[in-house]
Amino acid sequence: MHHNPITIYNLSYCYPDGIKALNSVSLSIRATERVALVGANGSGKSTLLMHFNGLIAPQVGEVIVGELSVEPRNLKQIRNFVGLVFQNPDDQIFMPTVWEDVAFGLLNQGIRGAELDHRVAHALKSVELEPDLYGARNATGLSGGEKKRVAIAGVLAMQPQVLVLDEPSAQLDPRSRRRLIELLDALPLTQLIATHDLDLAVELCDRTIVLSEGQVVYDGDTHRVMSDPELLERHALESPLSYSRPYCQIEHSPLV
Ligand SMILES: Nc1ncnc2c1ncn2[C@@H]1O[C@H](COP(=O)(O)OP(=O)(O)OP(=O)(O)O)[C@@H](O)[C@H]1O
Repeated sequence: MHHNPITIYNLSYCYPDGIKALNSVSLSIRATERVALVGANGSGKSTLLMHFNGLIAPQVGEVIVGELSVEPRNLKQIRNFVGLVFQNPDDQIFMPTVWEDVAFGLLNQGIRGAELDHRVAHALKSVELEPDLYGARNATGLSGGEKKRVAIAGVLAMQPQVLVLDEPSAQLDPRSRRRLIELLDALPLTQLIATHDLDLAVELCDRTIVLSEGQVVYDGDTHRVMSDPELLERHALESPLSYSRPYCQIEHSPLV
């Protein structure tokens, strides 16, 4: 039987202060599918993503990654299966140099020598950071976009089956954002991308899931939801630029 890389059943989550961040979320993502997760501030996106590598333990419901339920005894395998790229690269980059940072997870896995060098170099190249130029640099001195790419390289080096990204285009300049879109587009991995950048969702994802107040209120074709201004408005979202331009009807010239 073929298993979906991500399946969530009736997941609910309440923060200790009583805020219900997720309310009976169910969804399933197929292999190599690229899915956008959108929703207004506070709709529950980050809370949902934190379940994928056990940063949060399910309170009610179940999260299944690969064939494994997210629970303490499976976390090691699950963290090899899902690569999570946080919203803020500063939460992810903590080694002195870029090279050491990308090598960190691999070293934890016991990978050494030529295999280590090869995987670090390959991951850096895949995010367009030349290892010879960037490897020895201090990660704290990089620009926001460069840091983001280092964080992605660290995750890719682990060769996960699923890539989960929280706000990948936040803080990127237009050119870095474009490069990121091209990079994600070229990766033959299952991807779940939480984003406020609906144009990015349109470009990369055939399928979009809309969260609103912790509930899935839409799960389906990206173009359908993006071309439905009322649905977007109801869930505090704005039409992406590629859909919101006023119809500029070409006026028929009276002379023709
Ligand atoms: N550590 C926390 N303690 C208490 N409540 C929290 C905590 N983190 C998030 N929340 C609350 O849970 C709800 C969902 O927040 P979450 O961060 O998952 O939303 P989000 O969709 O990722 O938002 P954003 O788009 O702003 O990143 C919000 O009401 C938020 O205030």
